[in-house]
Amino acid sequence: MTRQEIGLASCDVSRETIERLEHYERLLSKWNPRINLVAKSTLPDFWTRHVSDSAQLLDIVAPQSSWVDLGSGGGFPGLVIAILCAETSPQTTVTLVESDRRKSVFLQTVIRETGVAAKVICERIERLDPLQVGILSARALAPLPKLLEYAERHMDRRGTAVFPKGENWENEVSAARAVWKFDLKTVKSKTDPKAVILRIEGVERV
Ligand SMILES: C[S@@+](CC[C@H](N)C(=O)[O-])C[C@H]1O[C@@H](n2cnc3c(N)ncnc32)[C@H](O)[C@@H]1O
Repeated sequence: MTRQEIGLASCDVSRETIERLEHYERLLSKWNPRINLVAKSTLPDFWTRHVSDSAQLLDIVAPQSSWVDLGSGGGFPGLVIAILCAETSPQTTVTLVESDRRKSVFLQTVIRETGVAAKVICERIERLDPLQVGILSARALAPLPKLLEYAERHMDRRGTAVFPKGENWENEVSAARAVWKFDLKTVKSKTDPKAVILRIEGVERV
């Protein structure tokens, strides 16, 4: 597996990182029938649908000291980011927020068995004290107006949010503009021609 195959233009990926990702794939396949971490149909496409789709965020935002992934589910994008940052940006602390207990146990198992230094918070986002993070991510969690509510509460004033979004992204941006002011950059997804990554800063209520 080359770094291009993983979808990373800007960092090297060692044998150790590939082995961690391969172990993650094995655990995901083993646990998925019991707790439905990802759609079964996407398991054969683990490297593109999940790893590359997550890894491309690192070409859009440089890791800072804190990265929080909300609604991580089976670990996308947050756990892939944690595995990649373990090698390329070890000063980054990655935190995964997931309210489902069984999914949180899965995430903790992958973290323990791969030896990466990520943290899991098993709690509803709404119940957390403000996290003050530098980078916030969330994939397939909620429509943009709701994500911006989370961003306003949990992101540092100079922080950056990266939200992968599907083909309906323009409608979500319009709905969000009615309630929120924010600086937006859109980047085409490398894994889905209809999808984009929204890179957002400066979130304030209108
Ligand atoms: C559709 S899944 C997406 C999972 C993952 N981000 C992905 O793209 O594969 C949404 C996840 O967010 C979690 N979730 C939903 N609402 C949440 C909340 N308010 N607080 C914490 N986790 C939440 C769910 O338990 C679920 O695992």
